[in-house]
Amino acid sequence: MTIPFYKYQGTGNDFVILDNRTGNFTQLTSVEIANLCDRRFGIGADGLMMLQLKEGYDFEMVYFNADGNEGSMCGNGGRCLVAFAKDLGVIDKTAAFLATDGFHEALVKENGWVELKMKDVDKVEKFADHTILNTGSPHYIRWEKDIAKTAVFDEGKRIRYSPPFSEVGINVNFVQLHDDALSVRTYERGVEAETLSCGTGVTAAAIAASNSTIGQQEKKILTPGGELKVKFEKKSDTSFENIWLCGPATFVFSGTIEL
Ligand SMILES: N[C@@H](CCC[C@H](N)C(=O)O)C(=O)O
Repeated sequence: MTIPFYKYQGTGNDFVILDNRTGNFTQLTSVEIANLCDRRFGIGADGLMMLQLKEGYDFEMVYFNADGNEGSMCGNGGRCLVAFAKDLGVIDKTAAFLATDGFHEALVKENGWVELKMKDVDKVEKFADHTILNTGSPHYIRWEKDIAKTAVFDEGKRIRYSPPFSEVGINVNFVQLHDDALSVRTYERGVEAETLSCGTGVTAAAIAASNSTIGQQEKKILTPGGELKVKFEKKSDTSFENIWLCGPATFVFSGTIEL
C-alpha cells in the first residue's frame, strides 16, 4: 500500500499527517502506525494524526502517539492539524473541529501562527513539589530550580511508571519559573522520551503557575523547541476557562511511503 503523507511540526513536536477524508487509512494497525513514526525505519515523528470528515464540524482529529496507540488530546498536534486543514483548503482562517476530548475552535493568524482553544480545566491537585491536572491529556508538573540540570528522561520515566500512574501513564513536565516566562521540558507518555515541546503540557504548566488574580492571565513559555503562549481565564483556584494555546505550526515536507 502506498501512503501519501505530510510532515508538520509545532515548536519541534513533530507529526506525520494523513488525509483520511476517504477513510482509506482507518484500518492501519498500531504496529503500522508505530513503523511510520519510527525515526530509523519510517518517516519519524512524535505522533501520527488523521484528518477525517465529521458531520457538523470542519473535520475530526484522530491522534496516535509514536508507539502506535491512540492517544488523548495533543495540543501541538491540534495546532499542526489546523495548519494542514488550512493548506488543504478545508478551512480558511478559523476552524471548528472534534478531537478525542471534545470540540475545539482555532484561529490561523499571520506567519503560520495558530491559536487553539483547549478544554476547560475544573480540577487542579496541588502537592508539595508537584501539581497534577488534565488539559485534554494528563500532566504531572514538577517545579525545578534549573531544568538544564534535570534528568528529564530518567526522572520522567520513573514518575510515569510509578504508582498510581504506571497503568494508564502520565506526561511529566519539569518547570522552571522566571520573572516573565516559564521554561518547560517534558517526558511524553506514548513517545516514552523527552520531546522538544508538549502543547497540553505547557498549557498545564501555565495553569499550575497561575497567580492568585481571578480573571485573564497570559504566560510566555520556553521549550527546547521554541516559544509558545498560553492565555486563560482563572475562575477560581481549581477552575480555568477560555484557555488558548498559541504558537507556530509549520509544514516540513511531504512524500509517499510503502507499507
Ligand atoms: N505532544 C502532545 C501530547 C500528546 C499526548 C501525550 N503523549 C499523551 O498520550 O498523553 C501535546 O502537544 O499536547
